[in-house]
Amino acid sequence: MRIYIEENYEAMSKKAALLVASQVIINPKSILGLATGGTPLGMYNCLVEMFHDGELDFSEIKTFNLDEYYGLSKEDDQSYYGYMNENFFKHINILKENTDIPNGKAEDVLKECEAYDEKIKVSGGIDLQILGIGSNGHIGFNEPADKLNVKTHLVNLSQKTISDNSRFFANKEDVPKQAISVGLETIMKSKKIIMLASGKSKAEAIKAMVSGYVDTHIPASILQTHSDVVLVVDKEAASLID
Ligand SMILES: O=P(O)(O)OC[C@H]1O[C@](O)(CO)[C@@H](O)[C@@H]1O
Repeated sequence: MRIYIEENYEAMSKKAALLVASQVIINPKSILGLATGGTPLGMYNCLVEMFHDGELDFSEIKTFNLDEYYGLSKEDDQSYYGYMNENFFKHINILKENTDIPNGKAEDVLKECEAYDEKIKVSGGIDLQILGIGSNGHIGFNEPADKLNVKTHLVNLSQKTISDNSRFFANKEDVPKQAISVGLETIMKSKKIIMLASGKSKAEAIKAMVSGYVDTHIPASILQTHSDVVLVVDKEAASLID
């Protein structure tokens, strides 16, 4: 695992954007795995700026998002579909039909999950996966547990995640309690992975993630067994790494 420790959130975002940009330039038909949450917002902003400067072309890029809140429709501002459109897709020349996010309103969730895995497989798999990390060590919405799901699945969000994500909602009660998340197979089969983390609240999770042990209660720790992971962190998130 390569680790870049950047001065602050802005530098972390820029570094991550440069890594994504080189992937897009080297292979303009790349399949990108995308993350949501607060952490990648700066990276998306940098990529949008680079697009406006004429440095990037997303017209042949395909994307698959990691997860979606269960019960939220595409039209809901709080959905990850809404997030991606608002913060990234509507600012670049990506084709709508080339972007995929699990359907949070799927009536048959099992079918939706199986179809999502199949679509990723048929596309050839993820070339570059962007990941954030939960303060409890989750990746996607693969929450700490005794057993971790391999496939895309419906997940009950942990109290920690609900509480962490309540900052994005008017009331804690509004935070969805479930989500559809890709499983560890999709993440681990990605050819390259970039993980971003910023701030003190992520320091414990980052320390556990690079500990030398794989622990299902720190799902991100499985990334230690992947051959091409780049960790881009700011100083605060890196503060507990030995
Ligand atoms: O970046 P944040 O908001 O701290 O969230 C951490 C992670 O949890 C998620 O919200 C769940 O997938 C991710 O989008 C993010 O990578």
